[in-house]
Amino acid sequence: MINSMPKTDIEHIKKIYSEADTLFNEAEVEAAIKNMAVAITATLAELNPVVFTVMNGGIVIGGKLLTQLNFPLEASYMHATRYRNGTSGHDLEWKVAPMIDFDGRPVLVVDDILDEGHTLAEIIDYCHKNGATQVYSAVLVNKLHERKAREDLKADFVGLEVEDRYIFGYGMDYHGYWRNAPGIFAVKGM
Ligand SMILES: O=P(O)(O)OC[C@H]1O[C@H](OP(=O)(O)OP(=O)(O)O)[C@H](O)[C@@H]1O
Ligand SMILES: Nc1nc2[nH]cnc2c(=O)[nH]1
Repeated sequence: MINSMPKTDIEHIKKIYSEADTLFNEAEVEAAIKNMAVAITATLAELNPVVFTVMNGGIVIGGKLLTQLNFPLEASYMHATRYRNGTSGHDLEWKVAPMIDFDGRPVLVVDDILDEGHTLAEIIDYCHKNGATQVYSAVLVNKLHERKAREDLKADFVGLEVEDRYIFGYGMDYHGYWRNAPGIFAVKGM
């Protein structure tokens, strides 16, 4: 069993959504993505980057950003997980390493959330070690707290800042569910 809930209680999953607090509605998130795309375009349009979406969480923001990046780039993905569909982080597990050679090219890493930042920090190191000339990062959400993996860890492009709660929607899951939720929601009591 890969998911952390042994037998999924769908009633519980529904209750989590119905009781959640809406932090940002769909229109607010879409506006934030548009702003990210404008800023990314201004920085990367002439650089012929490779854009890697980090699965699974990046699935929504990756797709929504890409069609707004109207310049030459190669798009692909990598798959790394630290939470494994649970709500607390562990060591980073690589499931799929990047499949496009980016040696000598700039890279943009796109993910849903920068929380403690262990995921992004390891991915950035990996890209540098494997020859990226520059590594840029874009996250839909930066979580505000004092527990970042590195003191200076910041994404280059950030859509929204969220309070220190467990959130889901727009790619972010609650026990594997609600990546499809059309907004950014905080789990009641978490
Ligand atoms: O900043 P951190 O504390 O390292 O957490 C951020 C990471 O956590 C989530 O991934 P997760 O490991 O849950 O896998 P997922 O992409 O399959 O949801 C999210 O997509 C980020 O990649
Ligand atoms: N879904 C989700 N994934 C995360 N990964 C790190 N923090 C979070 C969070 O708040 N929500």
